[in-house]
Formats: sequence, structure tokens, C-alpha cells
Amino acid sequence: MANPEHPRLILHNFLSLDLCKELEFIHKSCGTVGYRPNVFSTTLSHLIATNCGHLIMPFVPIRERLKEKAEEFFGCEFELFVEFTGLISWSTGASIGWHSDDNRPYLKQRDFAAVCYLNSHGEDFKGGLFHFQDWQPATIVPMAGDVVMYTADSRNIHSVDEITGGERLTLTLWFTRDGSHDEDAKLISFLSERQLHHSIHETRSFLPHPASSRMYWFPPDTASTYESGFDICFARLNALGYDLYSPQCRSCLSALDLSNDLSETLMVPLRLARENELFDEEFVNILHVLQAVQFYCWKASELQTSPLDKKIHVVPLSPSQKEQVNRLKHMFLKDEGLAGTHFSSTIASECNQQPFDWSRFSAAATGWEAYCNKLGRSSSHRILIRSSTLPVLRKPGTGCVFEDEVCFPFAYGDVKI
Ligand SMILES: O=C(O)CCC(=O)C(=O)O
Ligand SMILES: [Fe+2]
Repeated sequence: MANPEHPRLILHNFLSLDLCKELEFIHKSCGTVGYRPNVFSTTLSHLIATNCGHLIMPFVPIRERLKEKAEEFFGCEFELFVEFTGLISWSTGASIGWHSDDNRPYLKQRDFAAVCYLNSHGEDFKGGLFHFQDWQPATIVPMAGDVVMYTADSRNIHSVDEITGGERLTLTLWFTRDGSHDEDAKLISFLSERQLHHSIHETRSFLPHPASSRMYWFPPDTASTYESGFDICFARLNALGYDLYSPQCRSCLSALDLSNDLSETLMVPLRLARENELFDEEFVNILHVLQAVQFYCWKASELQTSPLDKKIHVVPLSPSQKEQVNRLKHMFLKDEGLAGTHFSSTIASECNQQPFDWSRFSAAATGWEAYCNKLGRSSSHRILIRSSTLPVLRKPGTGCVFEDEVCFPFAYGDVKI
């Protein structure tokens, strides 16, 4: 039963560690600079906008479980809509003072919050403890798999200490009773819009389409964009020991071009380099590279290669290729030290647990494709989302039954509404 003065709930091990890792993979390969300093985020609409709608699949059952839990605990069965879902990471320097989550006129629709911790204090980051101003528990130490739920109003004023190292990652949801703020309805309409633009003759593809390069530039200060700071995708690759080579990078041929708008430079085919070796496979753009690399990080320990595998082709970097690799680095990592502060400190716990191996990396690139295909194609993974305009029939204890269903094979295939 909720304490009516401070209604809040702590759930330990609500999410499996596997699921936490999967969501970490999605965030580290799809995230953008966020809404506050030193904060990065991945929203569901951003996944759709970058042709990664299939990556919404892992969120679907979690959203439903969290909504049911909130309805049960706060005593509002069948009343809630998800208002916002996002993966949010905080790096060194990020913090938030005392506040309630509905403390702005445009946030008044928020009734409840659910913050799911996807990694752990002490192991993955330092600082970042959560505090409630009144009542118990006064402090929550974020641990992977745990969830805190609370009302978004002034009965649950809270704060988060500054992050002093590493990256703190959460899956954060807000719930509302106001159907006009239903996130599902917005996602459905965004998806159908995208589908209309999707030619029926186009072959199915899970290749990501990067958003505007400004969304990946840190710090997100428009005035200084590209003159200081760094590209977060590039910085994540660099922190893991990778370099990029662009076979057709025109803007990096001349030092004079360094002040140009860089938006197209990482949206073209790229190749991956490591130390003095160049991997002989082309990726369509930087997000494609990053997804393969982060998939390798996620799955490195499970990837099997056999001596019968075809030989992985890696060639030495030529001096001119090396020069171009360095130019790209200079363009996208203006402030390498700053990039290191935000992304390097967690690498010990990532894929560096075993020595790097190109054949395992190649297996990861293939595995990434199979993973995307599975998410996108499997009919058992089809997303069932109710449109806010459809009347809903609910049966207590059995979840929801809809008079009609809106069925989305996310991002691909036919849409039935
Ligand atoms: O990440 C957390 O623990 C809470 C974050 C928070 O208070 C917010 O985003 O409003
Ligand atoms: Fe908050």
C-alpha cells in the first residue's frame, strides 16, 4: 500500500541483467546529446526517425509491465497511458537538484514516474545517488535491474547527486491519465507517416539513417558547433580503440575544409581501423559502424568463431590512409580530453575483457544483422499498440483486450490499422 503522503515504490531486480545490457547496447549505438548538460538520450521517436524502429521491440513488454505495476500500486487500474519512454545516460558533471517531475507548465500531465536503473553505482559510475527530500527511503543507490516509482507531484521531491566518473544509465518512463498525451498514439502516427514515405519497391533494410549531425555534437551549443567539443558517435568508437577511414571523404582531403559543415562526412561509406589495421568491409555510415561495434561489446563473450570461418581480411593502413584517419579524428574529436572524460572510464567493464579479435568482430557484424532481422521480422515480436481513439475492453488479470488492434511490424512490412 502506498503511503498517501509520499507514494513511492522500490522494486529490486525487476529487470533482468540481460535486458539491461540489451538496452545499454541500444543507447550506446543510437543515443544523441540530451536535454541537459552532460546528459544523453534515446527516445522511441528518435529510433523511428533513424530507421531503427525495430529496436523498439525490447521496450514493449517492459513498458507494459511497468504500467501495470504503477496502476496496481497507485490504485488506478486501466487509467494510465505511457507519456514518455527514454534511455537516459548521465556522464561526469551531470546532476539535478530538488524538484518534482511535474514542475513545469508543459509537464503537468505527468502523474507517475518509473526510473529503471540499467547499470550500477560503484561498478559503472561514481556519484549519482538518488535522494527523496522527505520520508523513507531517503537515498537510493542505483543498481542494475532495480526500479523506483513515485508520483510526479510535490509529495516526491527528489534530487540526484553529481556523477563523478563513468556513465549512469536509466530507462525512464512517465505515466499520465490524460489520453491526449499518450506516447503510443504519437508513435503510431509517426510510424505511419514514415511508412507512407517508404517505397514498396525498396528492399527491407535495417541500416540506420543518422539524424542531423548537430544531434550528435557535444557540447550542444549551436554557436560553437564543430569548433570545439566532439561528435559522440565518433568519441564512443575512439574510446573503444577504433578509428575511421572514409574512402570517399572529400571534406577531409584539404585542411582548408576543416571549418566546413561536417554533416555529410560521417553519413557516407566508412571503414573501421584499429591500430595499424584496416578492416576490409564497408559500413554505410557512422551509425552502422557504431551499431556493429556496440553489438560486439554486448555479445563479445558469446560469439563463436571456428577455424573453418573464411579468413577475415584485414590490411595494413597505408601512410596516406593513416593521414586521412588522423584528419577525420581531428575534425570530429576537437577536444579529445573532454571526450575521454565522458566516455572512456567505463571501457574496462565493456568489451575489453578479452583481447580484441577481428574474426570475432566479423561474427558480431553478422550477428547484428541477424538480431535486427529477428526483431523486425518475427511475427511473435509484432508490436500491438492501441490507438488512443479505439475503445478499449479490459479484463482484470488478463491484461488488455482491444476491440480492434493496431498491429505494427515496426518500420517494415504492411501496416494494418
Ligand atoms: O535518474 C534518476 O534517478 C532520476 C532522474 C530525475 O529525477 C529526472 O529525470 O527527473
Ligand atoms: Fe526527477
